Amino acid sequence: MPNASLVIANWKMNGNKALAKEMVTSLRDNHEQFQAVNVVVCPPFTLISDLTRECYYDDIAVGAQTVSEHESGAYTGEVSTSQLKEAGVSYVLVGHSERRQLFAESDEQINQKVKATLSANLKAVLCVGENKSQRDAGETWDVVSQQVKNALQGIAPESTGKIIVAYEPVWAIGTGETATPEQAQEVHEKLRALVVELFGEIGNKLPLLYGGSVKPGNAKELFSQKDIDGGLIGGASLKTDDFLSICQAAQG
Ligand SMILES: O=C(CO)COP(=O)(O)O
Repeated sequence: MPNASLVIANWKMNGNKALAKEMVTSLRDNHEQFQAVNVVVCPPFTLISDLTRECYYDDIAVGAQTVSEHESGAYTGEVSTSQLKEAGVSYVLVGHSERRQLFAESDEQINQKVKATLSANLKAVLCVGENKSQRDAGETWDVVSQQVKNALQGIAPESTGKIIVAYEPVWAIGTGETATPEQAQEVHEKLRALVVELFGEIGNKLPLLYGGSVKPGNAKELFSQKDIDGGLIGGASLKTDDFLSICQAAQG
């Protein structure tokens, strides 16, 4: 049985006002089907206010896809944690593989972004994952564990309640090639042990999400794995019906 508690939509650079309205209306109308699941939508910055305006009750939260590590100043194009907070955001994706690859975000920068997010009292969704050649070379756990350790360096256990880790194998993102439930669970089990090692017993409560070609057809099996607490959804979160089905699959 699925026991997932958190489903996050990552719209990436997609969506418009019409989708924001359609998605919120649809989530709201069907909410009793996934009451036990926290749902977060991370639209592009420009749609944040459309979503927060609609999500005036607590059941759907709004997230950002990235944030600046700086608080204010001459950083053209960047957005700070306090600006996100003022806009009604409560979650921030940090270190998504597309940010790492396409925008050259370093481990150090990701660590700073996690710290900035937590100090602003926002929830940080740390994204980690190996690429295809790293998996083929048997380096999956080395890569993933190092990414987690680097990103969470210097974070106090008191902040654990505001951290979520999303395992997103790069080879499964947008490819239709999902990690099998066993492959995902294998990494999640190690992630669970790692966060307990880093933060103590409270690490057992830290939500661990899986992301990478999650669809209505595979969500239930993935969410039934012992250490998979929910999903980070890309492509399927742009289709209202698919995203609803995934939220329902999380509830079981
Ligand atoms: O990158 C992802 C979510 O952050 C996953 O994307 P897809 O669900 O499209 O594979």
